[in-house]
Amino acid sequence: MLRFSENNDVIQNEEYKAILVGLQLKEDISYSMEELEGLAEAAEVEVLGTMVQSLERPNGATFIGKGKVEELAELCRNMEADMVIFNDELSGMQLRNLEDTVGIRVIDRTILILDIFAARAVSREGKLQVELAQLQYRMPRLLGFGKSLSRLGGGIGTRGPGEKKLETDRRHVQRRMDDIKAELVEIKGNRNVQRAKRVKAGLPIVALVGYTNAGKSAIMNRLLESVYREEKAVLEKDMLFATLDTSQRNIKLDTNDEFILIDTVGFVSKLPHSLVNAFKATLEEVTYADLLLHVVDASYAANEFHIDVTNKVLREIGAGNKERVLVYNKIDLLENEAMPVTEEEYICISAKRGDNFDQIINVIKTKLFSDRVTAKLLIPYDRGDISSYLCENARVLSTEYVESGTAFEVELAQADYNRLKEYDTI
Ligand SMILES: Nc1nc2c(ncn2[C@@H]2O[C@H](COP(=O)(O)OP(=O)(O)OP(=O)(O)O)[C@@H](O)[C@H]2O)c(=O)[nH]1
Ligand SMILES: [Mg+2]
Repeated sequence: MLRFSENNDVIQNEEYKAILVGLQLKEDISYSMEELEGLAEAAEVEVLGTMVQSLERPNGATFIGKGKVEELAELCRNMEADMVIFNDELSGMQLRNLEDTVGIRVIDRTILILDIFAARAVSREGKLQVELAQLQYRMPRLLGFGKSLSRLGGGIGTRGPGEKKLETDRRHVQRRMDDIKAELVEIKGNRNVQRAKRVKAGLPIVALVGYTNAGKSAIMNRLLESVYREEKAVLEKDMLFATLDTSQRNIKLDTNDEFILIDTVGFVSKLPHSLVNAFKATLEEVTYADLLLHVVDASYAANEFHIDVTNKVLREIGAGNKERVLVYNKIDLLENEAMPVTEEEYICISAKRGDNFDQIINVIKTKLFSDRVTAKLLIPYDRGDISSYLCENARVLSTEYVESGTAFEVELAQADYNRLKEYDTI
C-alpha cells in the first residue's frame, strides 16, 4: 500500500494484510465477498482470510454478533492481520466498537471503494467528486466523537481527506464540501456548453455502460481502431475501476454517419450512495445518450448479477428507460458459446479478437441511422456548398459530372432529403 505525504510524495510502501468479514442475511453474499477480495486487491491490500456470519439482522453495536467479534479478534492475532474489512457500510459507532475490541484498523466496503477511486481519479472533476463522497461518508461519523476519533472514516492510506490532515471539525468539513460543490457546479457549466455544441452539431450519442472490468474501454479502443486504423486509445486494464472519467470520441462510419461514443466509469455492487451522487454529473452524460451499449463479461459465470447491479445504478441515475442493447464481451474465453438467456436484445463479441464488431456497428446504424433514404440528386455547379455537404454528411454511392451539374446517387438522412428534395431528379 502506497502512502502519500501531503504534497503527494510516497512516504511509505507497505502492504496491509487484511481479514474480510461478511454478514449473510437473506441474500447470497458469495459474489459480493468474492468481489470484496477483488476490491482489496485493487487497493493493494493482501487478503489473509475471510469470515462470514449468518444472522437475521445486523447487530446495532458491532454489526456481527458479540461472540463473533471475539473470534475475529483472535483470528486477527493468529494471522497477524493489521486490518479488517467489512463487506457492508458500517456506522461510526460500529467502527469504533469493533476497533476497540479487535485492536486493529477496521474499515468497510465503502471506505475501500472510495479509497480506490481516490487513488485512480485523474481529472479535477473526478478528484473533487471523490473527495466530496469521502466527506459525505465522513460527516455523520464525526458527530459526537470529538477529535480523538478523527481517523474514523478516513481512507486506508491513499490520497484523500484521510491523509490531508483535514480538520475533524464539522464546520471545516462542511465548508470544504460547500467549496467543492461550488467548483463542481462551475465545471458542470463548462460541460453544458460542450453539450450544447454537440446538440447543435446534431450528433447522436452512444454510451458504453456496465460493470467494472467488463471491457468497455477495450470496445471503445477496438471501435476506434477499426474505423480509424489508428490509436486514439483510452486506458484499458485488468483492474477494477480502470476508468473513472467519462471520455468521448467522435466516430464517423463509412456511411458518413457520425456519432459520439462515450466510455464511462464501471459499476460494482453496493456502490456507495455518496459516490453515485458525487458522480451523477459525470454519469449525466449517460442520461443524454441516444443508445446504451450495456457491456457484460460473458466469461463470468454469474454475469446476471452484474447485469442486475448495472440496471439498478442506471435506474438510480435516471437512465433506466434508455434504449439499450446487451453486448456480451470476452466470448474468446468461452469454451462453448452458450446463448445468453435474456429477453433483451443482445450481441456477442470479443474486444480482444475483434469478433463481431460489424454487429456493433450494425446495431448503431439501425438504432440511430435507420431513417435513411436513397436518392438521385442533381446539384448545379454553382452550389458547391451542397455538394460538399453531401460528401461530408451522406453516403455517396456514385458521382457523375453532367452538363448541368453533379449527379449524385446518395443515401442520406430523411431530414436532409426533405431539404434537398428540389434537386431530386426522379
Ligand atoms: N480475453 C478477453 N479479455 C478482454 C476482452 N475485452 C477486454 N478484455 C480485458 O479485460 C480487462 C478489462 O478491460 P477494460 O476495457 O479496462 O474494462 P472496463 O469495462 O473499461 O473496466 P473499468 O474501466 O474498470 O470499468 C482488460 O485487461 C482487457 O484487456 C475480450 O474480449 N477478451
Ligand atoms: Mg474502462
